[in-house]
Amino acid sequence: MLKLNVTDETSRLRSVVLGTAESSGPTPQAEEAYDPKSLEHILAGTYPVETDMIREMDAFVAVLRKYNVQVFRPKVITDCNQIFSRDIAFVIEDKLIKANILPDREEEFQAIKYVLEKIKEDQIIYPPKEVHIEGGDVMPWKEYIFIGVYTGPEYASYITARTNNAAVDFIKEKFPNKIVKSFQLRKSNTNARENALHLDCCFQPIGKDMAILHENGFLIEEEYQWLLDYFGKDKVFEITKDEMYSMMSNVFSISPTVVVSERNFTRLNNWLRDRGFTVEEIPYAEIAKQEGLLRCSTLPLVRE
Ligand SMILES: NC(=[NH2+])NCCC[C@H](N)C(=O)O
Repeated sequence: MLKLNVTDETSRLRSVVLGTAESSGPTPQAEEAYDPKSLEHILAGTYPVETDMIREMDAFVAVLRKYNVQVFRPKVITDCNQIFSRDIAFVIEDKLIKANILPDREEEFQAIKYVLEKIKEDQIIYPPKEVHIEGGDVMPWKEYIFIGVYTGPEYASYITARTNNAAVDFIKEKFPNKIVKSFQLRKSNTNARENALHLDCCFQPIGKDMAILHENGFLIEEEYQWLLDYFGKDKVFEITKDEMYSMMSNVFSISPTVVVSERNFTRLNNWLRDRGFTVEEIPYAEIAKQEGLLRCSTLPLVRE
């Protein structure tokens, strides 16, 4: 049995689900895209091909194995994009919460059923259907749970809005011992530079007390300011619009001192090394074309 435990974003990783690019299907039609960056690449004829994405994910597996992390992969569903495991479920403390994901992505959850068999039934939570929530919007961080949300009246018209207010209430109710803090995110169906698809597309804690942050991803200035004050300006790596677009906040922590990052993130990787981090650089720029990166591809089960 798996002893689920996740209370932050950076404690030493022991067990994780990593998505797969195997049989991710042909290039979607423009109307099938569910994020603006994929749409852009579909229209430009530069949508990533499966062999390149498999190669990138193989590099990720190799790093995880080097650190003796137990890695589960989803069962391959034919012609189904299963790269972003983060969004189909997530772990807080010793509970796994099934996400209520975009209907276009619903079948992805079936593929990790075999992992769920290793978890006690009473540790798996299935939120009611009015709760919309994806793991990319949820971050346990010590006494807090940070949640990215969109609550505007046009919620339904945004395919990029994935987590609603009902989700915030639901998580508060399930984790009464935690402080749940929500952040309104900027959404655009058509412009990836103006779209924080999930909270992890504009923010992520790293190390013991640092963070990567992009101001324009937040709709409400005070909410962004709260994060800046909480971590402190000297502990925050601020990224630009183009850096958000390249998914720079979406690196992945194996421990408080080891970060897996994209090899082209020179400015970030140097900043991290200057602060004593070991940076495991891998190629992930093809997968980045789908508006997701390293954190998005993982579903941590056990961090000690
Ligand atoms: N946790 C994340 N940021 N996941 C990114 C998912 C990207 C994927 N194209 C989608 O729109 O669903």
